[in-house]
Amino acid sequence: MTVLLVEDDPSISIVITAALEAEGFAVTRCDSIADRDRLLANQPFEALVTDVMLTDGDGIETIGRVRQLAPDMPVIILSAQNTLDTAVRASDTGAFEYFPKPFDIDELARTVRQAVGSSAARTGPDEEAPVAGLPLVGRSAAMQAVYRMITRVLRNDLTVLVLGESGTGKELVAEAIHQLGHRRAGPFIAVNTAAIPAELIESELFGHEKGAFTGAVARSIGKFEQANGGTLFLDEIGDMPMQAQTRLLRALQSGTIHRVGGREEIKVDARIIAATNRDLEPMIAAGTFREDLFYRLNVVPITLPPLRERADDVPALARHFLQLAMSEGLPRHQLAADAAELLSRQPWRGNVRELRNFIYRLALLAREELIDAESVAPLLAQTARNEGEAIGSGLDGAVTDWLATHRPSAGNVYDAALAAFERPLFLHALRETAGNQLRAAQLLGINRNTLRKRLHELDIDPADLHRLS
Ligand SMILES: Nc1ncnc2c1ncn2[C@@H]1O[C@H](COP(=O)(O)OP(=O)(O)OP(=O)(O)O)[C@@H](O)[C@H]1O
Repeated sequence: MTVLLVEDDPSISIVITAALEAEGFAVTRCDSIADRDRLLANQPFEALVTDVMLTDGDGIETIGRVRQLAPDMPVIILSAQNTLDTAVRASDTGAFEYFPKPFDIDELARTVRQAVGSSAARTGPDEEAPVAGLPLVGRSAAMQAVYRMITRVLRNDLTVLVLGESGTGKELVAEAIHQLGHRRAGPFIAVNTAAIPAELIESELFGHEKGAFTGAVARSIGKFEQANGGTLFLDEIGDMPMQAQTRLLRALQSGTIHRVGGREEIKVDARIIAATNRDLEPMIAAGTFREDLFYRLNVVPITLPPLRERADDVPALARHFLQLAMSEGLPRHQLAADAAELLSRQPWRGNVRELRNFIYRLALLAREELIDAESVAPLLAQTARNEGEAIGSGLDGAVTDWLATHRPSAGNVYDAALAAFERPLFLHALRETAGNQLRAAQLLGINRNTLRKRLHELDIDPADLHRLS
């Protein structure tokens, strides 16, 4: 079993050779594209393992010559340029596998063995060229895993579920899958389930016929039909009401929809990408999210890590947003190393979105072209103060206002305030669970009997759904 290894870093080359030889391969090494092509022209190899940036060229750009010389030989690409761009370029060459550096040497050896053993080794590049202008920034190990998952879903229509806290880039990932994937010529239709009133969701998604309900003065085409031939992005899927979930499940199972108030069965061909920042599993346990729908959507999960778990990405993201701000007309700035370091230590609870907004503010306010830690610190402090006030003005303010207007009698302040707090909380839980007390108690994380007792004391009737809505 023969492998050609093209790698110009001698220490990496030695380590890989040792690992492959231990797997029983005979390894021929070289360190340039010219030598690679010469060796391939003279002798057959069962696999090629190649670095990307070589002294005399780019291992991916020149892959066409490899294909001419050895059309069926599996190619494994190693790269220190760990961007989504490289991952996608590698996948576009029809590479058997792509390994961002640093990688697990045993995994590489296993993969070479699989590649050689696989009769399914891909035979040529995909006909379409990759698209330029890739949107995702960040080379942390966590983002590498995301890029690899993205490249795996570009040439198929598997349903993708993007998970992650708010502001981690879920919508951007959905857009990237569409823009880079084989449906890129079709439409990308995004629906934010949380932003649409519950009673309008079904009509928004599936459309309606004229007269289907009061106000339906004309036929309307829903997002599913609009996404035909392209991608439908269902954002905040965890906020979808039960009835719409049932209808969505039916559409996914059958590949057809009915408009609201319509009988006609309409075939739809849309790739589905869903996203949520909520933890769906407790919602399934509480009965507020359909388990069968979860399994339908969760075919390929892609989890975006919070920014605080990939602080390495903060400097590159910050510089990227400074560039964007400049392209939108804000003053030009550079980020000094100490400023980048200070930014990397922040918690960024609002993730990339919060960092982006912060950098735009910084671009607007910073006086010097070179932004150093000293000019970042006061703005960070100001932002932290604003956040504190915002939290305070929420519940604190509401409680203070309530006490001022209701003036509960002395000795009863605690019980009266607690009741005032519990009422909207319980109503919310009952609404979420369609009045089911057991599930409402699970959602709240309290004992069912405690909930029942308190509902009785507060004179809330869970069966009275009319009042709850
Ligand atoms: N890796 C990234 N590189 C560049 N920009 C990013 C990245 N991740 C997120 N962003 C930017 O951060 C902002 C928030 O991203 P996005 O809207 O995709 O987050 P989200 O997870 O969908 O948020 P939500 O759950 O609140 O809808 C956008 O302006 C997006 O362009």
